[in-house]
Amino acid sequence: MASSAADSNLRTLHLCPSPRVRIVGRIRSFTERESEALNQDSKPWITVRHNEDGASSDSGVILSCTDQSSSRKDGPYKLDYCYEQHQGNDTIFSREIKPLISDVLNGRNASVIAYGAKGSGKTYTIQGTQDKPGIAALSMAELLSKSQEAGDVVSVSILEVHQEHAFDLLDPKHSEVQVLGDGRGKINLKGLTQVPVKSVPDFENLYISKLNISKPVQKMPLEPPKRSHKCLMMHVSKVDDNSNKKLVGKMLFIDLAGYEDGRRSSREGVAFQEATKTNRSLQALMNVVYALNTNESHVPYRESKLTRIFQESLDGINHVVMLTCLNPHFCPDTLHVLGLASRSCQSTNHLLSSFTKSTKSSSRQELFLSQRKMKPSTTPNTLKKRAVSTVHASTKKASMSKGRQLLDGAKKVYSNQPEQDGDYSVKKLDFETDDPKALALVPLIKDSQDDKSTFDHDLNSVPEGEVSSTDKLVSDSSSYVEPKEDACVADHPLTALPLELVPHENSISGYPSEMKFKENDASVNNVKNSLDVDPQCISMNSPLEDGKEKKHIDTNAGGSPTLTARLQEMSYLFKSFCTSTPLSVRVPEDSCAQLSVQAGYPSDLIEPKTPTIEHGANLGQRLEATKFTTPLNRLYTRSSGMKDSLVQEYLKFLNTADKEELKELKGIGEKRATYILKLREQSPEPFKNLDDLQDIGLSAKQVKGMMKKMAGEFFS
Ligand SMILES: Nc1ncnc2c1ncn2[C@@H]1O[C@H](COP(=O)(O)OP(=O)(O)OP(=O)(O)O)[C@@H](O)[C@H]1O
Repeated sequence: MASSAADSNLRTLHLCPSPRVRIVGRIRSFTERESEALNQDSKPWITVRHNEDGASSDSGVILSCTDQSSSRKDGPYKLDYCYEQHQGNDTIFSREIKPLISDVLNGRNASVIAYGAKGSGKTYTIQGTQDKPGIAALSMAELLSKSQEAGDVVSVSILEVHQEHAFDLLDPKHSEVQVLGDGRGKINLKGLTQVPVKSVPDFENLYISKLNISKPVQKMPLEPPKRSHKCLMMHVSKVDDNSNKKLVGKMLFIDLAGYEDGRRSSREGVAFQEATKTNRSLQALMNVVYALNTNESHVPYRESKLTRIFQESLDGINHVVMLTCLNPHFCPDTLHVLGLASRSCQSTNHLLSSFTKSTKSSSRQELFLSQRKMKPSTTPNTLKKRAVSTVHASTKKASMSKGRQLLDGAKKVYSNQPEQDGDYSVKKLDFETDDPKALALVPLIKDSQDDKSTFDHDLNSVPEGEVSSTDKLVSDSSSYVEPKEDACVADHPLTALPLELVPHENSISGYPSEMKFKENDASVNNVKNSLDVDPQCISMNSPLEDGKEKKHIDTNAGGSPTLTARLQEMSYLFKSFCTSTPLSVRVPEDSCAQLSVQAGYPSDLIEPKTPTIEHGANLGQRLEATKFTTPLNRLYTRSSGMKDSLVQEYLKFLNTADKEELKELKGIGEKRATYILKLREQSPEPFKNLDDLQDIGLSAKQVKGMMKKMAGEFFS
C-alpha cells in the first residue's frame, strides 16, 4: 500500500515543477559516540527512495521511517531531494548553493535555512568544523573569489533572534536591532553592524568566534541551553562609478533553533516561555514557506519577528533553500519536522492541480490538522485558531487590498498635495450643511462595489466656477472606473471611504439648512466627475434635524478632523443605520441598491430587492448576488464594511495627522509620534493596513485592543 502510494507520488513529483522554496533533507552522520553504541545489525531508520532517474536532485525523493525498537513506520514523506549520511557539506554546497552565487552577485538574495529537531546537524551543516568546513565558509570562499574579480566588496553581519528580539552579534554589546519596515515591504535592520571580509580565514575568525561568544554561559549546570535562531548575512556591494556603495545582493544562512516538542521537554517558567516562542516562530516560518509554495496571495510574514526580518529575502522572487536536517536515529521531533517539510514541499504539486482558493485554504488547514494528528489532544487552542484565522486572513487581505486600490485611486482626489506629475491640484473642500448626518455621509463616499459602480455625484447645483470638471482625474485614477452618466451618490455608510472633511465654521453651530460645496483657498478642479454630489440626492430629512442629536464635530483649526471627530461621524452613521432613518440617498440602479441602507428609504430611491441573477451570469456574479439575500448575510456584510471603514479611518489618521493629534491617540506618545512622522517622510503613506502598525512597535494584540476600544465607543 505504502509503496504504491510512494510510486504515484514519485510520478507526481516528476510531472510538477519545483516549488519556489526548495525543500531538501539532510540525514546527518552518526557521531563517534553514536557509532560506538550502535549494534552492528542496526539499519538506518530513514530510507530514501530516489525516482527512476536515480540521484537527480530535481526529481524528488520519498522518505520512509521505521523505528526498529517499536516497529513503528512513518511516511512516505516527499522532499525535493535528500542528502544521505555519506554525503558531506561540500556536496550540499556544490549542488544547492554554488549555483545561486552568480545570482547573488547579480543582485538577488539567496537564503539557506537549516531547520530540524535538536541535534539534527543544522549547525554542523552551516558552520562545519575545523576539518570540514560548513556551507557558509564554502560559500564565502566562492563569493570572495568571484566578487574580488569584479571589484565587489563583501561584508558580513551576524544576527541572533531570541524570543522575538533580534541582537547584533558583531556589536560587542550585542545590542538589540530594530526591525523597521517602510510600509512597502522594505525591511531595515537599524543598527546592524556590517564587517568587511577579505579572506576566508578572516571570515572564519569572525564567524566562529562571534558565534562562540554568543554561546550561553550556563549559570546552573542543569539549566537548558538557550534556544535561538542565528543568521549569518553576507552582503555583496558594488562600488559604482561615483564610488558610492550600492548593495548588490545578500546571502543568508539561517541556523534555526532546534524544534522541540514542548510537552516532551517539560520545561517550566522562563524556559517554557522561550520554548513556546521559539516553536511559534518556527511554525510561522513554515507557514511562510507553505504560503510561498502554494502561491497564496497573503504570505504571513508578520506572524513573527523571524519571518519579518527575512521577509525581503523570502519574498518568492529570491532563492530559498530549506535544509531539513534529520537525525539518523529515531526521533519523534524529526518526524514532526519531516511531516511539515513534506507538506510544504507537496503543496505546490497538490495545488497546481486545483486552482481554487478554497482548495488552498483547506490544504492550509490540512497542514495544521495533520500536525495535530501527530500530537496528543493537548495541542494548544491557539494553533487551531491560527489555522483558521490564517485562512480567513488571506481572503480578508485580498479584500483589503482591493479597498486599498480604491483608496490609492481616491487619494489623488483628496490629497492636499499637488500631484508630482502636475496633472491635478485638488485641495480641500468645504462643506456647509445644517445636518450632521450630511456631514457624516458626504465625506464617506466609496465605490463599494470595487469594480462596478461609480460614484458620480452631481455637482450641477454647485455655484458655477467653484467646481470644475475632473475628467482627467478619473482617467488618471487607475482604480476608479469610468463614470456613468446617470449614476448617483451611493453613500453607504458601512462601506464608506473617508474624505477630507472641513465643516464650515458656521455650519458647526448653526447647521444651516442648505448644503453647499465651497472652495477652500484652492481649486477643486478635477473633482466634479468623481465626486459629484446632487443636493437632491442628499436632501436631508432626519430626526437629527430637530436637534435631538446635534453634536459638535471636532476639527482642528483649518485642518482635517481629528480621529475623535471622525469617530463621531462614523458613530452618526452607525446610529442612522440603526434607526432606519430615511436618507433620500439615490444610488445607481444596477449595483448600489444592493449595498445601500435599505430600510426606510423611499421606494423611488432605494427599493429593497432580492438581487436578480441574470441568465448567463458567471459564478462570481451569482455568489455576489446571493451575498445579500438573507438578512443575516446583509448584517454580516455591512458590519464588516463598517469595520473596514473604521480601520481605513484610523490608518488615514496615522498617515495624515500632525504630531499633537497623533499623541491624542492611546498608545502613541512623543517617541512614537516622532517616529510616525519620520516614516511619513520616507513614504507618504506608510500605513496601508493594520499590520503596518507593527512597524511602530505595536503588537497585533495591542492594535486589536485599540480597534476594539474605538468600536466600543459607538455604543458608549
Ligand atoms: N554530517 C555530520 N557528520 C558528522 N557529525 C555530525 C554531522 N552532523 C552533525 N554532526 C554532529 O552531531 C552533533 C549535533 O550536531 P549539531 O550541533 O550541528 O546539531 P544542531 O541541529 O545544530 O543542534 P541544536 O538544535 O541543538 O543546535 C554534533 O556533535 C555534530 O558534530
